[in-house]
Amino acid sequence: MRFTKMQGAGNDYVYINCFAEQFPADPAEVARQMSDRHFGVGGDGVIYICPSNQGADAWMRMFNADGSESEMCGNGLRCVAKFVHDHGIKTATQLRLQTGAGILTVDLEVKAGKAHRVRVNMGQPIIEAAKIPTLLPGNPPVNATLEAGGRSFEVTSVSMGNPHCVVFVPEATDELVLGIGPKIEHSPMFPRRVNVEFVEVLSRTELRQRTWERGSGETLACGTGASAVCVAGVLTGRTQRKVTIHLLGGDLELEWNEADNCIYKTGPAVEVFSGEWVGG
Ligand SMILES: N[C@H](CCC[C@H](N)C(=O)O)C(=O)O
Repeated sequence: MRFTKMQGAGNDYVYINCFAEQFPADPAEVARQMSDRHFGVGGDGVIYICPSNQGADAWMRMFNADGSESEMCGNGLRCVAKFVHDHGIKTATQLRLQTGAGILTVDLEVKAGKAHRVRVNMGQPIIEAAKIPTLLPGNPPVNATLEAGGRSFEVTSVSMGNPHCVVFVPEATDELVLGIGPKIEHSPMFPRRVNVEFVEVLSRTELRQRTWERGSGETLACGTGASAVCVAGVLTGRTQRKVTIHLLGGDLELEWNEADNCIYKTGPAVEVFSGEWVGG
């Protein structure tokens, strides 16, 4: 099976082109094996680029390193768009891609025939507690108190198709990200588990984010997470609607558009290498 390694702001996935390859019988097991950084290809998960069954240009199916399937992946979607364009599956510079958060529109900036920056309309954030889903108090769950690891945090929860818990902190330390991140991921307040963002506010237009991802652990960036942070910054009165977020692997530009209530996210998408998977 051919695969291509791609990354967006250092959030790296193994991509399988299922227009050419057969979708595996056990996609979760393939994801677990390929994602392993020592025994496999290495990545934050596996993304299958499939023909759409809803009339879109392609369908992104994303599996975390632990084999769990996620509804959405913001950095992955930029890379899927680049792959679909650069490999000639569809050559338009605007694509419609099917995800667990519906069909999303993606605009490609192309240089010398290759996409290098990609802008995604991430759709509208979901802030209704039952739909996120979360059992946190408050609807929307903004500045809610959450107990984790014997400590108390003030958090804001948002779904971008997948669930997020945003924690504003003075400093996003290892102790918080690696120690508290997994505790929040598995908190009973989040029945489908949750992705966790620890965020420092640098100004009303600039933030720094570290992410503990559901099913994959710490990653260098998270696009749906950055979108959730953009929303949480506005809902808690900390930031403007248009912000730059610095992640460990690069920057993402985010805007929560007032007119259509959608989140627009712009960032890089890079193809790194291709190979042939011969089994785990
Ligand atoms: N890194 C991805 C999100 C993966 C989320 C996944 N870990 C989940 O279980 O929802 C992004 O750029 O949006």
